[in-house]
Amino acid sequence: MEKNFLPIALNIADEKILIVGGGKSAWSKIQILQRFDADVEVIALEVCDEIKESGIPYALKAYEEADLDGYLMVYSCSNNAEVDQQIVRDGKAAGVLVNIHDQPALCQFVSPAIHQQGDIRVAVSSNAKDVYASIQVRNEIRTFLESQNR
Ligand SMILES: C[C@@]1(CC(=O)O)c2cc3[nH]c(cc4nc(cc5[nH]c(cc(n2)[C@H]1CCC(=O)O)[C@@](C)(CC(=O)O)[C@@H]5CCC(=O)O)C(CC(=O)O)=C4CCC(=O)O)c(CCC(=O)O)c3CC(=O)O
Ligand SMILES: NC(=O)C1=CN([C@@H]2O[C@H](COP(=O)(O)OP(=O)(O)OC[C@H]3O[C@@H](n4cnc5c(N)ncnc54)[C@H](O)[C@@H]3O)[C@@H](O)[C@H]2O)C=CC1
Repeated sequence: MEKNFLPIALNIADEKILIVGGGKSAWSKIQILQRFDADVEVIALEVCDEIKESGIPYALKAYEEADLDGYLMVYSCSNNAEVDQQIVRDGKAAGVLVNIHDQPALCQFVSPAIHQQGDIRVAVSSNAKDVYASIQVRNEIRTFLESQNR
């Protein structure tokens, strides 16, 4: 069935977020999550230097189902179709929200383009159809809000 993404604002205080994968995609995701003080942990066979130096906890291991225990959500940046599919299945079984990097067809949620000014948070999504449009609209809204001194 065609995907239909509901934009919501999700509380992440006192919640843990898991990233599977430690490459550049994982690092991009982590940098966005850090802007919201997210409690992030990484599991990967290997991690890039940026993650090593970031102070974020990471475990060097192959993903397995039990790794989802205790997490609100998981982002898979494994770049591996089998791992991604297993995470989709395990997430559904465990009630953990799943995002597979840049694969909207497999995602339970997708990441919008965000602008934050204090407690004002703007999130633009294209229903995962056109991320470039999301980024452009977000940038236009940012320019507008900045011109309003909000
Ligand atoms: C489904 C989703 C992913 C998800 O949620 O997992 C998705 C999917 C895809 N992205 C692609 C490409 C790129 N995405 C970015 C950047 C961002 N992508 C983000 C979100 C989303 N992208 C979700 C949908 C959101 C919506 O509803 O609109 C942002 C907003 C937020 C975030 O990533 O957290 C973040 C901006 C962060 C910021 O500016 O703040 C860049 C630029 C860059 O990396 O610098 C490139 C080009 C370089 C590259 O190819 O890497 C392609 C290939 C498209 C093609 O080639 O045609 C797909 C696949 C597809 O569209 O099918
Ligand atoms: N903004 C940018 O510049 C971006 C660039 N890229 C490029 O795209 C390419 C791919 O990068 P990535 O998507 O990060 O993929 P990647 O292949 O670099 O990283 C995949 C990660 O998943 C881990 N992994 C794989 N199987 C696993 C398993 N079974 N269990 C646990 N961990 C497992 C690996 O150890 C690795 O850390 C790179 O060339 C990168 O430079 C990607 C995203 C953003």
